[in-house]
Amino acid sequence: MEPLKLEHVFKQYGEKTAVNKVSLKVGEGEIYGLLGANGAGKTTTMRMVLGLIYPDGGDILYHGKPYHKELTQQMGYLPEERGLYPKVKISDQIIYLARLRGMSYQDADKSLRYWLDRFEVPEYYNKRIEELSKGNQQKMGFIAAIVHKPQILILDEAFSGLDPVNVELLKATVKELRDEGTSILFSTHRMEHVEELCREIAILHRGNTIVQGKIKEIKNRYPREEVILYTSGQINGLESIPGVSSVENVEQGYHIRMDTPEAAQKILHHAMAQGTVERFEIKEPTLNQIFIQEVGESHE
Ligand SMILES: Nc1ncnc2c1ncn2[C@@H]1O[C@H](COP(=O)(O)OP(=O)(O)OP(=O)(O)O)[C@@H](O)[C@H]1O
Repeated sequence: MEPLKLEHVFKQYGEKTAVNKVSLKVGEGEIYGLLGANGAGKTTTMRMVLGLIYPDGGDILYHGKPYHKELTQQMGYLPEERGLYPKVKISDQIIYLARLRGMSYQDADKSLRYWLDRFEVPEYYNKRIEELSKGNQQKMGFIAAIVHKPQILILDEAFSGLDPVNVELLKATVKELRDEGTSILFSTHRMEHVEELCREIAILHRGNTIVQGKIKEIKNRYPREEVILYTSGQINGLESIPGVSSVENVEQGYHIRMDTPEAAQKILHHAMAQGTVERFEIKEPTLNQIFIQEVGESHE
């Protein structure tokens, strides 16, 4: 039975529906991507999963059972607004949080030291959050979320504000936790992270699920409308091929947009008749293109 299952989960604030009958499943060792523009309902969904707020309808099941108190020990949360106290020593508060989630002092201390070493910042043990840069504060929040080895991990915009090196560090850790069996619910505005990490996603828009499923299958539902054509010399007349909507000259050749996927074969024949084709690729749509098509350009 899946570690996490949402069935028609519904939440309203006054007249406003924040989450409208969202259903999803996160299996063991899976990362589920929750996408959506600002205000789509991602954080509300995550807070319901964590038991911090109650749904007005639908069910949230953990290994088939409704919410129960012991779940706090099995769940980890990196909130979007970050949750650590600026003036308290990092080790004091992370060990305290780990103990609240059922760890002994010794195990919590050992686990914290392990993660500080892994992130190459053992000296932060005695520092306060306010002494760290924003990105490093975030790393400490991340450690606080995973220090007790949760089975279900909720990451709200985990990589925002991190430099590229730290993004890679946290990404590698997220993958490792997944491979060890953790079920991860992951929200972000960065589509490239979703493409790399998640197998399944839901795109929310004003509380409604507008696209859902395995990324591969979602992409297959959308037409392939872009061709990459690299050639040894110049190709004339690409714009006049029926079905071609635009042609962009790039260093090694052309990026061509099509109105219909059928134009791709015509482009290939046309190019081969004029020169040597070094690369020809019919590109599948990116998640970013799908997101913009479905949600509009209102996201960050
Ligand atoms: N406590 C609350 N009281 C009233 N309305 C709320 C409350 N929390 C959230 N909302 C509303 O519910 C909707 C969903 O908000 P939510 O924070 O879940 O979105 P989100 O997808 O996480 O957005 P973002 O990407 O900006 O973090 C929004 O319209 C928001 O204004």
